[in-house]
Amino acid sequence: MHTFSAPAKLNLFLHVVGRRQDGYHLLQTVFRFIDFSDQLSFALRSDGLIKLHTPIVGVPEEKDLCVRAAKLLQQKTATMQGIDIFLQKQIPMGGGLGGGSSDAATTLLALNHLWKTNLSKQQLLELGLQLGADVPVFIFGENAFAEGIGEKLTGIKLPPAWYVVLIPPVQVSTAEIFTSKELTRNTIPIKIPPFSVWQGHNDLERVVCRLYPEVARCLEWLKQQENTTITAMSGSGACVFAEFASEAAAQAVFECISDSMTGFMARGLDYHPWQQTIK
Ligand SMILES: C[C@](O)(CO)[C@H](O)COP(=O)(O)OP(=O)(O)OC[C@H]1O[C@@H](n2ccc(N)nc2=O)[C@H](O)[C@@H]1O
Ligand SMILES: Nc1ncnc2c1ncn2[C@@H]1O[C@H](COP(=O)(O)OP(=O)(O)OP(=O)(O)O)[C@@H](O)[C@H]1O
Repeated sequence: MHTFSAPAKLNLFLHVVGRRQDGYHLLQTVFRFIDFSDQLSFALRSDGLIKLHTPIVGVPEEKDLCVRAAKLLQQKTATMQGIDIFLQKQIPMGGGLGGGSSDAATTLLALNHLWKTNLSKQQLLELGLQLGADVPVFIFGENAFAEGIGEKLTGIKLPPAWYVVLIPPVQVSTAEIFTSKELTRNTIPIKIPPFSVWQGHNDLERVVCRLYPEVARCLEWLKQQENTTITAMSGSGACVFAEFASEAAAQAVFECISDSMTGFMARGLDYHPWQQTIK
């Protein structure tokens, strides 16, 4: 059995700067990886079958992003090999932390290695984008400034940081938020780095907070805490986070979370844990 991690991401800011003809939105965002992950284990099979042994309640096997990623790679490379997949979920679903996208990316990277199918990083990036706008950054492997629909990636160096992430008890559908009439889509584009990640905002936040008061409540609570460098929603929510320059400052706030809130503390990473293996 071969085990690999699939880390979560935070969007330190997320500006909606336009909309494409096909309805997809043009964004500017900064992705940061954090040390909070799902775990994926794989065992090779020679009969060509792709089997997920740990289905997620409410997600049919053929819709699971790990299974879709494995099938896409199998099709693209015409390999006769199959795989047993065991997914241990930790990243909340519909949380804006990119859990499903990261699982898909780790599956593509891991199977390209285990099946020895030898696709290039560029080919994997293209396959990833077919599965979702958030998948490419996890293959790219570095914290990144992203444009387009999230696929035009520029590596970015970020200072050390710790995060308190709150998980409101709701799942947000990304499509629902992007199609909202109330969403503003005209933030003025910023120039590519250098810029300050602390001056950004998340354009989806207002729409989500209006539809889901639980998200608004968690965000309000974070905004009242001391020593934060950013407080924002990640992606299309529901998770909200506060950034701190020291572990001690994050810990102090984490210890104040009341019983009515769920959350976790995480360290910001510089690279995807797989960076060494991604060529
Ligand atoms: C909000 C973010 O998480 C920020 O990183 C991503 O933009 C969302 O990425 P994702 O979950 O991988 O999104 P996808 O699975 O590709 O798309 C889900 C839905 O969101 C909408 N969508 C997504 C990305 C984007 N740039 N514009 C969009 O309008 C699409 O209409 C689609 O119906
Ligand atoms: N392996 C998977 N893990 C999580 N969700 C999956 C997976 N496969 C399919 N899905 C579906 O994808 C939906 C979005 O899940 P995900 O956890 O990626 O949301 P998210 O963090 O809000 O995504 P993003 O930040 O990319 O918008 C889920 O509600 C579920 O129906």
